Amino acid sequence: MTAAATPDSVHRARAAITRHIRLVEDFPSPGIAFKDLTPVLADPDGLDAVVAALAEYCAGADLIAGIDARGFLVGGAIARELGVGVVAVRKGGKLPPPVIGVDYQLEYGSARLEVPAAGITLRGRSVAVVDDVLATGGTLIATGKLLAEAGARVHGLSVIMELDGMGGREAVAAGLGADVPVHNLCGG
Ligand SMILES: O=P(O)(O)OC[C@H]1O[C@H](OP(=O)(O)OP(=O)(O)O)[C@H](O)[C@@H]1O
Ligand SMILES: Nc1ncnc2[nH]cnc12
Repeated sequence: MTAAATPDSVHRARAAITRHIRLVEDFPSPGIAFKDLTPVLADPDGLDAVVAALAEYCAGADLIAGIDARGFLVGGAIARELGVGVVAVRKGGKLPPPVIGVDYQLEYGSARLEVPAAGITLRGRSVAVVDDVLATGGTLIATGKLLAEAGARVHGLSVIMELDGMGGREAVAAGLGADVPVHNLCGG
């Protein structure tokens, strides 16, 4: 954890995460220990605790960007909490054209992310990015690059869980700059 959220809100979110997280070995491929946070969000108190704590990190942004797919679950709720809008950062091929896209690597493969290049004004916006997990950092770096290409400023990058020992935080600092705040609610 790096800033802003109060100890109480983080403590409450961590208790919910510890209680409801599901660890799945060898998913989506052999050797990967998958941290399934969806049971945390399926619990009403867990969702409330996680959204409240992440919203503190996102305060001051004028748009929330939720990353496909679990970032969507918290992104809309955080935006509603803060009285701002939400945009979906989608996997390749899902958004209508025109789009801005980037290919990237993650812990278990490669993928493509896209943001809209029309219909939603990103230029000049201060955008807070949210997702469930930071692992290698590839997803957050790709998202930050997309937003920069679209003319937006990244207010911060916030995740529920930052996986230990994967170098994600360092990769994000190298890829996007050490001045971009990276927040988590817990390690794992
Ligand atoms: O830090 P990284 O190594 O980039 O990994 C983190 C990303 O991996 C997972 O999503 P995934 O790409 O598996 O997408 P999914 O929503 O389709 O499961 C997770 O939800 C993050 O978005
Ligand atoms: N081990 C993991 N668990 C959940 N999401 C992930 N994204 C990348 N690696 C992950």
